[in-house]
Amino acid sequence: MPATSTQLSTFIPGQRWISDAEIELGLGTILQCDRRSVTLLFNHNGETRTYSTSTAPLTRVVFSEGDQVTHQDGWTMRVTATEAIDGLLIYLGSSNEGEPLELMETQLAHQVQFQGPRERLLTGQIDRNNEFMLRALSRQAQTRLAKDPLRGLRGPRVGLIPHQLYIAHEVGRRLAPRVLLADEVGLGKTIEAGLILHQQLVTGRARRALILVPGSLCHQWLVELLRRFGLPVTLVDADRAQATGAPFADATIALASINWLTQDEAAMQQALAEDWDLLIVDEAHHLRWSPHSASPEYERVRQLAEPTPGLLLLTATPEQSGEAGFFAQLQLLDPARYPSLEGFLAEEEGYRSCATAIARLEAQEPLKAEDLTALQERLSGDSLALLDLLDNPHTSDEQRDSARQQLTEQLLDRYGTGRVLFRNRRASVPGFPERKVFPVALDCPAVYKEVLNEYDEPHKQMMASALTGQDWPYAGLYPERLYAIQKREEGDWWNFDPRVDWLLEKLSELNNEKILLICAHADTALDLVDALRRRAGILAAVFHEDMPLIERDRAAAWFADDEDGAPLLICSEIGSEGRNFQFAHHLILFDLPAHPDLLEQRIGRLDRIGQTETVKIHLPYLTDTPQEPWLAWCGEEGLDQFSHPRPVGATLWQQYQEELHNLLEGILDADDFLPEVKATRQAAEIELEAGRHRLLELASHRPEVSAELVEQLADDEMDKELRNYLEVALDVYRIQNEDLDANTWYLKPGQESDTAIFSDVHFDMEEGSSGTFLRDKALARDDLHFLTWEHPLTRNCLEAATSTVQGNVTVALLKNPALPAGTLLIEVFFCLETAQQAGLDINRYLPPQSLRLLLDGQGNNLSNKVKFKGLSRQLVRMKKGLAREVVKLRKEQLRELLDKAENLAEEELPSMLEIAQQDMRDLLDPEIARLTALQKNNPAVRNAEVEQLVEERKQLDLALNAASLRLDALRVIVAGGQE
Ligand SMILES: Nc1ncnc2c1ncn2[C@@H]1O[C@H](COP(=O)(O)OP(=O)(O)OP(=O)(O)O)[C@@H](O)[C@H]1O
Repeated sequence: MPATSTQLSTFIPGQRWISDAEIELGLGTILQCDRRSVTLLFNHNGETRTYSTSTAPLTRVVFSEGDQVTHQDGWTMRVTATEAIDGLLIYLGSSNEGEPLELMETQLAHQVQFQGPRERLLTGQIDRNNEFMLRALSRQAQTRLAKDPLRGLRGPRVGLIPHQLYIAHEVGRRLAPRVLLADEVGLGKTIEAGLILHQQLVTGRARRALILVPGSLCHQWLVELLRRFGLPVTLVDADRAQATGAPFADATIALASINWLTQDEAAMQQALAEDWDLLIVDEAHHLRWSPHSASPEYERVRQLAEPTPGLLLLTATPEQSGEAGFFAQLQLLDPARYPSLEGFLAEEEGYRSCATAIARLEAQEPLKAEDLTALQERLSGDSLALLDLLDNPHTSDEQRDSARQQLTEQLLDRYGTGRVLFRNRRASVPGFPERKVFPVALDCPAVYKEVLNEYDEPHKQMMASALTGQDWPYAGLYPERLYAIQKREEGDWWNFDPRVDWLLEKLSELNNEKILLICAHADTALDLVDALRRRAGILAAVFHEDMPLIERDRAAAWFADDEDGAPLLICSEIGSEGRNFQFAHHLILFDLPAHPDLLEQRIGRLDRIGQTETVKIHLPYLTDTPQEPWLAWCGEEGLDQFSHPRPVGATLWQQYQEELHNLLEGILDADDFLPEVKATRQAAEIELEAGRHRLLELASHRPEVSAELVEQLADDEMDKELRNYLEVALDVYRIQNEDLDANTWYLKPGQESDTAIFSDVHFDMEEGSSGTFLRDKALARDDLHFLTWEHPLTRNCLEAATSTVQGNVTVALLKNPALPAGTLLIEVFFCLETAQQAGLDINRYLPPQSLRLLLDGQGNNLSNKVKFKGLSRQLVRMKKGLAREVVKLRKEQLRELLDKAENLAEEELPSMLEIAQQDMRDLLDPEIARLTALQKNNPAVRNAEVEQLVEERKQLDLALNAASLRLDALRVIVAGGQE
């Protein structure tokens, strides 16, 4: 609201003034005054203030012709003239309908607030120069960051690993990404998901996310999200649900156990009642599905995934439950693209020919006749046109290159699983250490032989499966469980099982090295802990599914502790999922799991990113028991799983069910069977290489793209700007800052500090905390914050500096002898804004943009000649009293200059709008084109879906067209004179 002020030397009851020190009080009315003091009532909140007349920080409010004023009853009028009676003003004007009106200043609405820089300047509200600096730097940074193509990738405390960055960059920029992250075990799916989530949040594409993980991984996820990504995560569990009626309601990022949501209907309903932008589900192979039935977990995720725009499913073993399970995961992600299992299976058949053609396109080789036929059969519309272009001899090299690239991308997206599935394999990620297996054959005790024979009886096999959780003959892999319920004179199984004697020897041989032991059953794990304690006084940490979460985390932490930690952690199968134990180099497999993917999960605990040594796998087994042929099937003669992950393992396991049964029963001899397994595995691997895997590999990582990402992220140019920025911010918010070394700062809030900027920052408010600008140092030192433009502290400063009026007006002195004293300049910042519309997420398409203008006293535009930084260096502060005096004296000139600046800004507006519209189209148009193309292949893509996007684009076009520039901050600069 435009208003001006005059400093009158006398106060008269009824006059309207504002408090310079407490602008938020609004318009005050003078109640009484005498020679010494003046008292005002601020009707806005009913408070009164009494000041000394000589030092009262008050400014008289006087409206001028053209200003709009509001009566306390709510009506408004535009001022055409002003009269004064006994020192009180009467505003004359007219209503919108032209009816003449009068308004006494005593009747002015008290809510009037002076927020805009123009009004604040003209009413003498002047901020400190460094507050203005912070605001201006923040606006500039916001504009720059909004355009940064690597936004959201800079802040996380992660090593720059190319395949992860590729996926994160590819997926994180999408609107509502729906993908399956299926890198092989330990390649960093959690990190990829974190990077995608971080990008989505930082860019405003997502505001809230729900993360569902197996209960045993809740803590690990919580720690990773906090430590690496600094994200505001809330662990939502039964305790929280009990304490609050709506446990998910305030959570920006809610982390919950999928087991809990599956068992607790009320919790599920509470999760469903919230609006999530992104759903992340870890270990998605647990979502079992078959054409006839779906597991409760699958159903839960389906219900949550349907209304949620984004979905990330994480699994290292997407095919653990066969083709149908794999298809079910894809269908959760993109029901339109994957409407039926039959269609999907038929499509799989075509991968091979398609993959060969794509490989040729990638290698820039000419397509062969059979490639053309294969592609022509599948392609339509724009893809076919691209193919024709390639085939046309008149096409230029440049056109050919671009057509080749587009065609590859479209093929991967529309005709393969490329757009929804990312799967990197160890084979293509350098730096993994070797694995070495050390099988140790041990004689089977007679008592075990008796037990195994006993349970081989058909009527006892049900019992065997109840004891081991495995059907016969797989149950025979775990004789200690079959024995354990029997009361025999030999006593506890661990008294005579030779694996335990071997274990005791091994422990003493490895003397304090960290060792992870995995066995199939919780009871075996517990018995082993007992055995080691009783037989040798060894204390081991234990980890199994029946322990409360907190105890599991404690056990894992005790094992991880370098100094006083346990050298041995004994885990049941559950311990082999998702956990990070790569600091250990020895893995003891006390038994073998029945499924190849579980074996890979076990080895993957140590064989993951960060493992620095060869992984040693120790494997004691009992001869003449089912363990012997099972080891042979897993080992070199069969699947050869110990040396490398084997993606075809699950398929072969399915295919050879009958033979495996006979092998374990001793009906089939390993030597007769395993050569065939080996040959089939090798053939299947070649097939996969050429078919889906080839396609996947192409779509999951493009090294030339990731190399560039790594290079850009390692560039420290942005850091320098950041240091300058943070110095100003810490000064404004009164945070102490000490250099510990060239790249490490120690920050400590003081009594006067604005602590709001520490919200969501894990900061020691008492002792202070330190941070570094170096990624490597931050990776090595968990105690240091990683200071980046995306650190929550920086983000809070950016937000705080631009969301209040603080710093939107200042007056500064220019120390430049070349300019005559009294020369006036005005520097203004405008922001591009448009009205919010229900249902349109306009902020997503109109990121912050600001316009800076610098005018001299005559209104000449110097913006391009004199830059913000150079000018700022020559400025010093001007005392407030003097600054007000300057404003008062030069008021008319300032008004004119501001009008002029607004006119200039108007001229710039069209080109700014054009850029905003282009950015919006760049985001939406490919999405529309993709859906339209998919629709041609697949009638399940609904027309309404495409139409909705087209309509949204139209509405956004209109809304962006209506955007305008708002004056956000101004600095009056006066040359010469002394401070
Ligand atoms: N870019 C990175 N920087 C630092 N550490 C990383 C990075 N990527 C992965 N790691 C570490 O490597 C380990 C494996 O990563 P993560 O847990 O994300 O793998 P995963 O693929 O989810 O494993 P799993 O298949 O077992 O669930 C973790 O300890 C993780 O912290």
